[in-house]
Amino acid sequence: MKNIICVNNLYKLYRVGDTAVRALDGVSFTVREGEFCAIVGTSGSGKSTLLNMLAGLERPTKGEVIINGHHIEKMNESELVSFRGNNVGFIFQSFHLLPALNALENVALPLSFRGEERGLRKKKAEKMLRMVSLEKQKNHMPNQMSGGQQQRVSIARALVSDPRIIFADEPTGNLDSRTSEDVMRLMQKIVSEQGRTLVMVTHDMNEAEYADRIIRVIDGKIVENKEKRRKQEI
Ligand SMILES: Nc1ncnc2c1ncn2[C@@H]1O[C@H](COP(=O)(O)OP(=O)(O)OP(=O)(O)O)[C@@H](O)[C@H]1O
Repeated sequence: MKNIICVNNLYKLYRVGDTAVRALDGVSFTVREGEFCAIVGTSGSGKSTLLNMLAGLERPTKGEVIINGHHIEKMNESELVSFRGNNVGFIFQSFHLLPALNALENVALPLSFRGEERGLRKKKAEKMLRMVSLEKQKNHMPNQMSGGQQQRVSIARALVSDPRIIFADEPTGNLDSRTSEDVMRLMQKIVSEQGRTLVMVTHDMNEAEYADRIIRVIDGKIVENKEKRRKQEI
């Protein structure tokens, strides 16, 4: 499999008063297409900063982020918006569902931004909700669903535009351990069955174990980059 993400010598310095914080201190790694990669580290280690650089949400101080052959760090804002819209899906710790929309409408939302026709939007969103086993809840509002169900809706939303890459930031941070396990297995299944690339940030080593590759970050540096031979079949 080819490398879909290449990070070369990445630095991010924040200036706070007179001091400089090295949030990323010379990070290099690659992720292969179809790989589930976990970035693991304690609070303040630089995980979110790294994910923000990968997604082009923040600019690096120095270094390169190349995704699918495109230099993210060189793109302007409108190029980034269109690149993300066409290639990337996001899953967040706090779900980020719109409270006034039901499950189906939330999942279909990214397709509206792309100007897809209403009937097609509904069909695709229904298919995604079936994939996460929530077809019966399609008319439920976010506050009528459990945390695990809301996170499954947000996973369906991340996948509806058929992105090659998914970025997940502490996706189980607001879930109990049983529900977290279900969500992790679902993410594992999406990667193995659909060949998508998933980069997940977590502070939880147990969750990182679901990944094919574990990158451990301390103080903005990679201290371990471990590839597992093959994930467990589900
Ligand atoms: N906007 C900012 N301005 C100044 N310093 C920042 C900024 N954002 C992050 N930092 C610093 O950079 C370092 C890395 O932060 P980052 O949020 O990437 O860590 P993290 O591993 O994601 O932590 P957490 O798990 O708590 O979210 C920390 O020392 C943090 O204080």
